[in-house]
Amino acid sequence: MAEDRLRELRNELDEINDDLLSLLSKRADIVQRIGQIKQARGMLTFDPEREKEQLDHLVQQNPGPFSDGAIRHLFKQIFQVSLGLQEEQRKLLVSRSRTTVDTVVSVKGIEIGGGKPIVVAGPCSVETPEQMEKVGAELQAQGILVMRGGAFKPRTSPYDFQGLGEPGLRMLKQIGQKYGMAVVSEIVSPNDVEMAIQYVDMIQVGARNMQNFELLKAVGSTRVPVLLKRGLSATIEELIYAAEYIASRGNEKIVLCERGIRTYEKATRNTLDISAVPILKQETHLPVLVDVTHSTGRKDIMTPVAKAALAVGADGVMVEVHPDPTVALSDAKQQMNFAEFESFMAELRQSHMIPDLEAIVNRG
Ligand SMILES: O=C(O)C(=O)C[C@]1(C(=O)O)C=C[C@@H](O)C=C1
Repeated sequence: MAEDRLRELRNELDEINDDLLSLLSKRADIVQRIGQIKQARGMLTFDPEREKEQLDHLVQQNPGPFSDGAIRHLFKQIFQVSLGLQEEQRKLLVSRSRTTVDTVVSVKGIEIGGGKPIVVAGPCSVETPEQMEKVGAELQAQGILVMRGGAFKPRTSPYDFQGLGEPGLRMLKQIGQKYGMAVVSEIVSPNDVEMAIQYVDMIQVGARNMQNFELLKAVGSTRVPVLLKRGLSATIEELIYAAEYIASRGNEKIVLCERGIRTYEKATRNTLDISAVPILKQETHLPVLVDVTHSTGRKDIMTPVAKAALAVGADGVMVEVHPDPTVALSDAKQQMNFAEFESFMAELRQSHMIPDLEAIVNRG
């Protein structure tokens, strides 16, 4: 008899479970629709006031025997998984799920991400007109289309060379114009963005500033291409969210840059996370460069590492070049001299990993 009653009650529970499940699914459907409206309006998903309103109402209606605390706990769980649903469906602007088409970022007419890998090269720091003149001529001879050069240097020690600032950017621009190259330089303060865009064709947000959210918002408010480097200890997800900060301000001209991450390995300056390249290409629609100088810190392995980066789908590589690295004011050990740079370029060309020189020289 008792057995029958137990079975009956359990059957009743099973039916209630089915009803609850169906109601929860119905609720989840509505939650998703609310999520879409919130996303379209740029609203936050989490709404503590709305949750409190519902909890207060439910507690008021609570017929027992569950305690008010138990009801609050149960429904808080429901809100939490509902939030999870809304987050899941929220498609980031930079996310691959938004488009299958790869974004091509045009930097003064030079395309990054169009299937023709590029080499971005230049000195670690802009130092003197003579140094820049020599670099400009060398890069042009090697068919370089985008030149880098630091004017604001975030250095580990405050006593190290901090860069020339605005005069350095001016020098970079002059040399870029003279030798027909677009120029990119790092900016470290949101207050300098307006000034910098008079000189540079692409703003670099460096590794140490990847989560300087005010800087991300400031460059996001411009319409100038941004080269966003992965932070020293940043996950791929954090890099993607940093890019989203820029995109959310209306600037989708973003190029991501893997530059090595900090690990226990001492053989290289940083550990190049080569898998980040295909992952970023898969997770976002943005072009990806690899900074082979900073990731390795070693000239002897720069060529094979650059080949590896291009082989896994990077849209280009970045390298540092200096007329005389032994007297460079920053990163003296890792910058290539001209002879080293020439053999680096020759090897990449011979292995058909970058377009040959004629194709570049005749691009006009
Ligand atoms: O009402 C909303 O704004 C919702 O997004 C729904 C909901 C819920 O599940 O009730 C989900 C998350 C919010 O924190 C608040 C409430």
